[in-house]
Amino acid sequence: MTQAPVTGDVTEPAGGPGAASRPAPAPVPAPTAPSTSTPSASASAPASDDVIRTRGLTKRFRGGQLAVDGLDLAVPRGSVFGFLGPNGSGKTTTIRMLMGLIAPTSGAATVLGESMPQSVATVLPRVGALIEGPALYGFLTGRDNLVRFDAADPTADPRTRRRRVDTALDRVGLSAAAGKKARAYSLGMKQRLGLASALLQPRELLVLDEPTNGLDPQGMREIRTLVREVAAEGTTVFLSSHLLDEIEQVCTHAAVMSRGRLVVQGTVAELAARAQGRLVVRTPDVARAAEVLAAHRVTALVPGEDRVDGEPGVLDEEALPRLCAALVGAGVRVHGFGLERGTLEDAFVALTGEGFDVAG
Ligand SMILES: Nc1ncnc2c1ncn2[C@@H]1O[C@H](COP(=O)(O)OP(=O)(O)OP(=O)(O)O)[C@@H](O)[C@H]1O
Repeated sequence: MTQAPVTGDVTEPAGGPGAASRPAPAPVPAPTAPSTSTPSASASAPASDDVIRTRGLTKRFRGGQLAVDGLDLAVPRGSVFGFLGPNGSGKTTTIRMLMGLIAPTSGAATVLGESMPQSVATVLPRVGALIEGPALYGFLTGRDNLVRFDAADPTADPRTRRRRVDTALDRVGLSAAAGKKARAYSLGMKQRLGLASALLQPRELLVLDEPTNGLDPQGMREIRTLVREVAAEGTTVFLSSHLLDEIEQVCTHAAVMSRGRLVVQGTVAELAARAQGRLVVRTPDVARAAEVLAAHRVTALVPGEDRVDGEPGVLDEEALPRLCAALVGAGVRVHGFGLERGTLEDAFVALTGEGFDVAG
């Protein structure tokens, strides 16, 4: 029988076979504090508490495809950082460079304060990673896959292995299915098992590439809860997603990619605030309200059954009360009046002029 992983990318990383498509077994003990070694010159910046930092990070594949183009990323320690972008926008390529799986064409990256890919051997033991699906052995049970991962980690005490494995299985909701062969697992179960392997040890950084891919809505909720828990324990989480609502629900910070370039990064609240909210008027007098709003330069009006909404343009402090008074003055029965907060999707569309067109 061929003992080959049933899923996952087994590309040889710079740090040795299998070093980053799974939570890297540690060749050296995991330090408890971030390294203070100097980042490479081009990635160097004033000492910062960024767990990931890139400067002009670029990847052009041999066929000429520019997958990542001059990326400057800063992931603050303690954040749950969402790396957001439609399919093909360069997220996985960036993560593969960060984890030392592929070398950049130009630019530089530091992870936990150390240059990648040069420091892959010292950095990866401090990182739990789940990239492009977990590399699992189909002929082993879920539990035995985890035992194997744990046994490959020289820092993991064999006497406490069973407890670590059971805790990890429990955290991802796989205790009941732990005795099944991994090849009988659904995609979602494989994804959970991969996450469990990334959670065997506490890590400073957890890197998850599309962690909810293949999960049903309940499974997605569970993984998001888990991500919040891990973050609350002090681990910085960097997760890629093409799901805007996922990022809004779990992330404190986000970066938005489009066609290999960084569109914007910041806290999720800041990003959503860049999206202008829509003015919403609830009224039975929809047609009249729309006329008044149009006369006051509210654009993109969308009339509904008992509401009309539109883009209010630049608002000064007095604009909203003035608009409301104008509606009332025109005999519109105003049952509700206010600005609805913009979403990340609005921000993305406003920033790129593109729809966030992704497969769900
Ligand atoms: N090994 C490769 N050789 C050539 N082109 C590649 C390679 N890997 C990725 N690309 C291309 O680089 C671009 C970015 O791909 P990447 O997988 O990084 O995007 P992504 O945002 O992760 O998308 P997805 O969510 O679909 O995985 C795409 O156009 C892709 O086709």
